[in-house]
Amino acid sequence: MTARKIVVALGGNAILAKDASAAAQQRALRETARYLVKFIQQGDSLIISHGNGPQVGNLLLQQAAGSSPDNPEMPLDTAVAMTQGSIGYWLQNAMAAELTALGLEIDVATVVTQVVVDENDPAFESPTKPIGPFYNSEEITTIKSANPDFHFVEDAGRGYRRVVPSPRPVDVVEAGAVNQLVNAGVIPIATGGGGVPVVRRGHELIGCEAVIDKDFASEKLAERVGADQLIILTAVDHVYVNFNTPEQQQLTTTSVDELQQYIADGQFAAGSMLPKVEAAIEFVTHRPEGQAVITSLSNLGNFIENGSGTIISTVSTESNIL
Ligand SMILES: Nc1ncnc2c1ncn2[C@@H]1O[C@H](COP(=O)(O)OP(=O)(O)O)[C@@H](O)[C@H]1O
Ligand SMILES: NC(=O)OP(=O)(O)O
Repeated sequence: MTARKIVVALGGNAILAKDASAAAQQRALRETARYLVKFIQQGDSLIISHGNGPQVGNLLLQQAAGSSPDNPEMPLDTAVAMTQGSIGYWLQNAMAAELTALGLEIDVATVVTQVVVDENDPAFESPTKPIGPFYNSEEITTIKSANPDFHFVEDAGRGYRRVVPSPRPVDVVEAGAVNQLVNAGVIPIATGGGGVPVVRRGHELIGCEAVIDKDFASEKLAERVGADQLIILTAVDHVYVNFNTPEQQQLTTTSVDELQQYIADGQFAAGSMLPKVEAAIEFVTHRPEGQAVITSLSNLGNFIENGSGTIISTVSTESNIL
């Protein structure tokens, strides 16, 4: 059997639950790596992507707190690149440890990845991507008085978070390099934090103030490298209809048409499950022979063993709701 090429996008809880220390994030990623090596053990080729919302927001706060005229704050595109470096380092270190423990000699390499966006994307005018910590209403009043251009949203009853523009990815600049690495047997870590957002001006790529959604960026990468599967790992083992209600039902196998109907019915929350479902639809629309999967890290073993999880494909299947 030829190796399948799989892009796995890691959700927030695979890296950071509550404790934002480097040690805690490294521990979480070691646990994550324990699951991811299962793909390698079954002979698949893996490309790993990850989010950075909490980390890039925290980094901006550290930058602001420690800056001076001689040591200025870095702009958001550079901060995204910095989180690709730090999370990529933790993840490649964790993967290498797990692979070595299994006696597998496989290289893992983080690729600082630039993702092209359209400078006329309307997303630049209406920030939606939450970054950094949660605040209460008194805290945001204080922050806004010092930073009048900052935007905040209330996030599912958990408090307020700063939001920044999140334009759609148009292209992944280093997709060719990532493809060469994976084809050569290396495990690349790429499009971390949605990729460093850049716009094309003539021959130049110019960084911009945004954080791209990592599910959309991973989808674009999966398309560009011709992946067989896009696996989006989050906190839930399945996508649900009537989520969090007594009528909640899990989706096991589903089609683009069925998901589009559920989107029209408002079944998936904007900013959380909706982008994942939209990314899955986009992937199988561009790669009709491919498959998108949405499940949790802790369910990955079940997915690998018996296909447990929400599986989206263009191949006509009986709609399967449990
Ligand atoms: N219809 C739905 N089915 C499953 N989960 C949903 C649904 N609508 C909203 N969610 C929520 O979306 C969350 C995933 O989004 P989010 O937490 O933003 O992802 P990430 O893991 O990338 O950080 C789930 O943990 C769940 O709480
Ligand atoms: N860039 C991004 O989508 O990060 P999160 O998944 O952490 O929000």
